[in-house]
Amino acid sequence: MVLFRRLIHTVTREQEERLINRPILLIPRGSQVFKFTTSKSDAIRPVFSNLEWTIKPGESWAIVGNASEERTVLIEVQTFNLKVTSNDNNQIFTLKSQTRIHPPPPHGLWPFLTATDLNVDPTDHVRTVSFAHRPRVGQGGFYDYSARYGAVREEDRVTLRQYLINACKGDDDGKDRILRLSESVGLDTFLDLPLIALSNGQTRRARIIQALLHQPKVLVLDEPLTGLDLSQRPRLLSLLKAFHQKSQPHIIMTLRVQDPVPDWITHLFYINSHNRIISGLKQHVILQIDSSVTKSQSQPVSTISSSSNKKLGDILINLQSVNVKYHDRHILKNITWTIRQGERWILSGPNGSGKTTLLSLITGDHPQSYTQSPPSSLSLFSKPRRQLATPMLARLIGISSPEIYNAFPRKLDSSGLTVRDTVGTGFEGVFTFRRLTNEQERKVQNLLNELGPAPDKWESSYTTTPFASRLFATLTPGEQSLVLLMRALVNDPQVLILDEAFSGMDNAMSRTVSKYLERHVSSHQAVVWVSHWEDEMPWRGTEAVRWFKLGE
Ligand SMILES: Nc1ncnc2c1ncn2[C@@H]1O[C@H](COP(=O)(O)OP(=O)(O)OP(=O)(O)O)[C@@H](O)[C@H]1O
Repeated sequence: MVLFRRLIHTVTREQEERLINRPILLIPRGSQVFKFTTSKSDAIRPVFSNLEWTIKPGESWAIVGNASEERTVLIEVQTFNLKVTSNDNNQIFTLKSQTRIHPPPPHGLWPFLTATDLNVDPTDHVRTVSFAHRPRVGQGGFYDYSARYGAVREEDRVTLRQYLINACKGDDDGKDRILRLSESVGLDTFLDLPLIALSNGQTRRARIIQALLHQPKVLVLDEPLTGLDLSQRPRLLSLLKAFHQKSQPHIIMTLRVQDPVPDWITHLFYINSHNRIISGLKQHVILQIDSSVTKSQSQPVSTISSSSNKKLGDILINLQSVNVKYHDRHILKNITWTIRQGERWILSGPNGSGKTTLLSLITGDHPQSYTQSPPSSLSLFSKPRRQLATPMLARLIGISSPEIYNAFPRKLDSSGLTVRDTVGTGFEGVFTFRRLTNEQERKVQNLLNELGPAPDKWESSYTTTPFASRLFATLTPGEQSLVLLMRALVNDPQVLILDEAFSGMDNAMSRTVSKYLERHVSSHQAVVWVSHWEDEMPWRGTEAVRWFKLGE
């Protein structure tokens, strides 16, 4: 901070005018981008060997592609290579950097930032909201994701309002701005709830408005639409459009190839599945790229039949008039649902409708799974919750969900879990290393052979370490999702819960997984699929699929 304060200079009108026309972002032609990794061989291989990218004032850019190594690095470049040029001696300051651009851009990565910007902590100029996984305390260790279902602990009591107030740093109009922004994304009625109680989609919206309240000059949003229900997506996009049109802040976002590209986006930076980059005016890029973007955008959600004449399988999960309440908030009301062997369910509903809460009853994580009393009843594998030991339940249910994704430990030191270890934790549904039997080792290897990288399936890049031996924490978000999905599958669970399980995966990966699930999930297993992108469901269009819809 002291360093930056020293650099406050008076800027002449002429200098200001020159600055107005400066690019927002500038990576000159021929730039190489390196990632700092723990592996020496990886550190010397550039992720981009010939990158060029300029964002001019008035342009709005989206980076389109799945959460590949390149896309992750691009986000890191923007966040961490924040360089500020002082107007007299051309000094450039690099803040902490996890990526390196070579040669360094002569005017810094963000040439439009002026010397007067230096009186603010430069990390406030460029903010990133990334949904790779929720930031948390500790050094990549486990945190208890089920805490939100029970009595909220004192340290988790921070309300949404307090969280947002902290971002306003005592501004006079802070309260008004909080109200306006929270209304615009449908969060005004949740302001006094503990932050931890918010649903996945509510949390995502909260993090975006919190970043806007900081009033950065650039806001980088990583997949802002993922996890949002259909009604929330246009609301968020029109809010972002309004900010972008005022250039306060400039917004750069990443989109998955299957996301609709907002009309106000003028330029695309497209990374295809072979890591080829096409960038420029939106309409030019769309013309050039293979049909994958437009095809997946126009795919209709298929009509799904819910009737089946097949013999009914045994009942695995039976909920009768089940309720979940937090004081006066009735989250689930008289829910009746029977899940049988062989069934393929889509569980759907808007953000906050109670999908995660319902699943936590099934997995036995929710304290209210023990307390349903007549006329309500909950039976899991023909037993009431209290008669089923938690480790036994963990062996019967395989689950991949945003909660598991966020909570799974990501240690980078010698205690970190490799891909092989991580898949192996699925036999007991735990988060720590377990020694496996030979039979279990074989099952892990089979899954790695079927779903792991290979040129004919999907490819893993920028490392020479075999996939199975790589640290889980070093994988891209899509690879991490894939490994956690293998973890859910490894014990052939009777109930398989796939909640946003394809998050971050690229097309090739999700195709591989879809095919595998269709072929290998047996008629003795039941599947519950949760996603705001229902057309990704592997069994869609088949007779086996049934819907369970929750309302607002
Ligand atoms: N401890 C709590 N106290 C009060 N309300 C809570 C608590 N925990 C959860 N809620 C509320 O319960 C509702 C359901 O949350 P849940 O996470 O089940 O929704 P969801 O359907 O999974 O949403 P999303 O699509 O966003 O993931 C939300 O409105 C949430 O704010």
